[in-house]
Amino acid sequence: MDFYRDATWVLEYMEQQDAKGRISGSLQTLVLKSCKVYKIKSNPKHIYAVLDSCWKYKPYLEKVMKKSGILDEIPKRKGKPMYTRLTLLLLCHDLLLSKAKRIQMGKHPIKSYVLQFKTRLKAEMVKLKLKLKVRSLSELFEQDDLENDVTPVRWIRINPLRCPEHDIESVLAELNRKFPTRVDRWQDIKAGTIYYDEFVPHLFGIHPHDKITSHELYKRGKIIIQDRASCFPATILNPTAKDIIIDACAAPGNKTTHVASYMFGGEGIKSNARDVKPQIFAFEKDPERAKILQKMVKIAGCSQNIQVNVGDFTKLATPTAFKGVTGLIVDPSCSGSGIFGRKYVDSLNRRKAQSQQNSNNEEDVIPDEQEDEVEEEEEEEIGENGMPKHVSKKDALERRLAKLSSFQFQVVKHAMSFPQATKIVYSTCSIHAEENERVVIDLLMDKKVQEQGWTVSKRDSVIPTWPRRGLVSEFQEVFRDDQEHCEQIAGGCIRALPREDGGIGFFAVSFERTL
Ligand SMILES: C[S@@+](CC[C@H](N)C(=O)[O-])C[C@H]1O[C@@H](n2cnc3c(N)ncnc32)[C@H](O)[C@@H]1O
Repeated sequence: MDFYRDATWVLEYMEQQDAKGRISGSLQTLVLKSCKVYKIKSNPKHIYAVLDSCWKYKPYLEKVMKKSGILDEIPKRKGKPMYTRLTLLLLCHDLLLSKAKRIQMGKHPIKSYVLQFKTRLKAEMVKLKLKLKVRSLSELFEQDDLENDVTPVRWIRINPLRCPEHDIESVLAELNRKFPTRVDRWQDIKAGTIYYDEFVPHLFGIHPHDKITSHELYKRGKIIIQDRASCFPATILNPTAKDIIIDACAAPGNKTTHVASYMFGGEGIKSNARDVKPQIFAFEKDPERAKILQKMVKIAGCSQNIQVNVGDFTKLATPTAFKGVTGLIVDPSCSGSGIFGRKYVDSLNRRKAQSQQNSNNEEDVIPDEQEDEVEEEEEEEIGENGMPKHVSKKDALERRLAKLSSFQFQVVKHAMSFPQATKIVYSTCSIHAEENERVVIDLLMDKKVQEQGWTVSKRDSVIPTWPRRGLVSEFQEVFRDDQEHCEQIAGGCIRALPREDGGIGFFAVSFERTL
């Protein structure tokens, strides 16, 4: 019963967040967060596994439950129903939709109550499936995933740090054996074909249905799944083995290990020599995510080059403690609005969870691209009558973006305080100008930033052939009379639209200065 009680709390929290329009990102993140909020004792992974399915089928389960009458006859104690709607939903889910089709609990009055309705519930479920013309409810989602929600391309990059002598040719040859047909445009990718990306070196697109996570190349860290746009920051930073780099907000570490591949992936560079000192300092505030980062760094073969620091970058990373830093990657928490479809993110997480289950060796698993954890304070606004005030979804979004952009500004501004740094790449997977161009504007208008000499890089050093750039209109709002200047700043920014540009929605900008 403890498990169902815990899962009910989390489900309640999810309903509250949904009502505020906040379930736009990963369900996994939300579940883990609420497990922390409620100090839940049950295994969060187990809770996530059940709620992932329960949430998906909730509208259907609710119909079935309503028709079965299970909610109308709940026994009462002192005039109050003894069982909550959500606990009953969880039990019905397990009875009707779990693999074992049984309620995982010993003898308990709530279990007996649900079992009284077993025949009616099952009959209503059959009727619903007939009405929807499916044999299993999962068919509804497969179709939906295919049409709307799945990434159009699975992007994979070769990790030179795990290639013999850092020579990528052998890995490329293996990829070509698996995907014998090369296509010229990512839009033409079909199962079994491969696309060589023109913007990021050693990056390839394959069909999302082509299984790659079971392949040895993936298991050995020779290829890493990473969305194309998410590869832009390291490509723009383009560091060499002489640089000292900070990744300010690093977990799960896709960009960190990508930076390492630029710095230490060249043939002839010995990243495994004994006297190697870390030249990449990765910061991650969340200890759980820092563990994933640590694991990712290990799998990618760059533990010796990367020092993981657990804590707040703006406090821990002082220019005196980290001397000689030449460049920074700043990819802080954001709204995640460029990540299309919760189902896409969750399907990645599910795949990760599955491969973890299938593997006895934790080191085998490379975590996927992860959805951002959004920093939010849970504050309920109280109205004059002492009741929580209703806040519209639009207002709630505006407030959330205001909070996020102020945090993002602070993180980049702190990054700009490193005296030897000459290049900083700031990025988000948000489509909102508030978190993107407007953060750039605020930084450019900041007196200290101006004194430090930071400007937006010119387009020719920011993947110039990528066609979609920053929104000129945003810069025009501020620098009205200087059209050339607006276009120049927008040119130093990159935007990627979700799905339309072959992956997640993304924004990146490069700042630089000469010392
Ligand atoms: C967008 S994710 C980073 C993704 C990562 N760059 C990648 O490509 O794999 C943002 C991360 O920043 C972390 N974070 C947020 N605020 C931070 C801070 N002040 N200092 C360090 N890490 C922070 C979050 O916990 C989260 O893991």
